[in-house]
Amino acid sequence: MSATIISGKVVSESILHSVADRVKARQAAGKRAPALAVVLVGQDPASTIYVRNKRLKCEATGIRSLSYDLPETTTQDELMALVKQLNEDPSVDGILVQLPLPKHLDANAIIEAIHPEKDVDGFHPYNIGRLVLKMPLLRPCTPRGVMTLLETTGVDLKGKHAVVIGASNIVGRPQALELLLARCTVTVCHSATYDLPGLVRQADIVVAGVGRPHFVKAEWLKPGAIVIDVGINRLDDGKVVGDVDFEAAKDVAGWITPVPGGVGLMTVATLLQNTADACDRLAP
Ligand SMILES: Nc1nc2c(c(=O)[nH]1)N[C@@H](CN(C=O)c1ccc(C(=O)N[C@@H](CCC(=O)O)C(=O)O)cc1)CN2
Repeated sequence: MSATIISGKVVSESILHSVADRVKARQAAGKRAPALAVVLVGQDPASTIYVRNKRLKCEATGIRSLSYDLPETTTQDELMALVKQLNEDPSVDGILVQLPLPKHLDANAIIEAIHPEKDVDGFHPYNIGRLVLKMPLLRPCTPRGVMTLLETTGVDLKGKHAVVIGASNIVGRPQALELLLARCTVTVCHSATYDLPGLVRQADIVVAGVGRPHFVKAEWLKPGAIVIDVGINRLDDGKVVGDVDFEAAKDVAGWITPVPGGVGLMTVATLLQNTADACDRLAP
């Protein structure tokens, strides 16, 4: 058996086209384009690439991008003051603070300071709480992007057993909530979980977000399972690989996402979708 590859490239491009169409439709109706403020503190190499990509995609879809590149030495008060200024600026629809922040900054306090209606990352406790309560507003980008990829398989998710590996605030926890909302039966695994292979073997859907290269083995998978790889691991030779042993897993899974070219591209496209959604609410 060889799995169907779920292409993040194809799906993310179609999302970007629909965002561009929405921006054009707004402008044709005499409304302003959505605006996204992207804040980068320091010069972490991976973050710098992700932020550049987010800004390029804004340009490609007609979203106005506001860039704030702050030095590594930025203080908590300075960053808080910028967030406050952006919260109060009616021409800004979305605020994104790239993570991770330098160690001396309190990321949770910064996220909590962002106005929930401008929190296009969907990380604010208000937005996570709405997801818990089955009334999502702005949804975290990676998990929302994963749900879009799952939709493309055409598989009815209702009643399926989904196993999420990793319980981070950005991926695992909100992913579990999204899958629950889609009426899956959800198991969340983490570093204290017993018999991970045994649990993964029961899964119709596996979402791996642990940050360990080739961690999920082909022999753990139920034949025909949908395997979504959220991991992005850079090896010493510079190659980027996921959390799943893709080469072996593709002969067991029914569907599988590649890395690169999978979920990462969806994270960026979904961010722009969230920005367009925020703008429609804030400047209808
Ligand atoms: N404020 C945020 N910070 C971070 C988020 C986030 O959603 N919001 N997520 C990650 C990083 N991230 C976006 O910011 C991100 C990661 C990966 C990709 C991507 O396109 N990956 C490529 C491969 C990239 C490579 O070769 O290095 C792929 O999968 O094809 C986009 C965005 C942490 N921080």
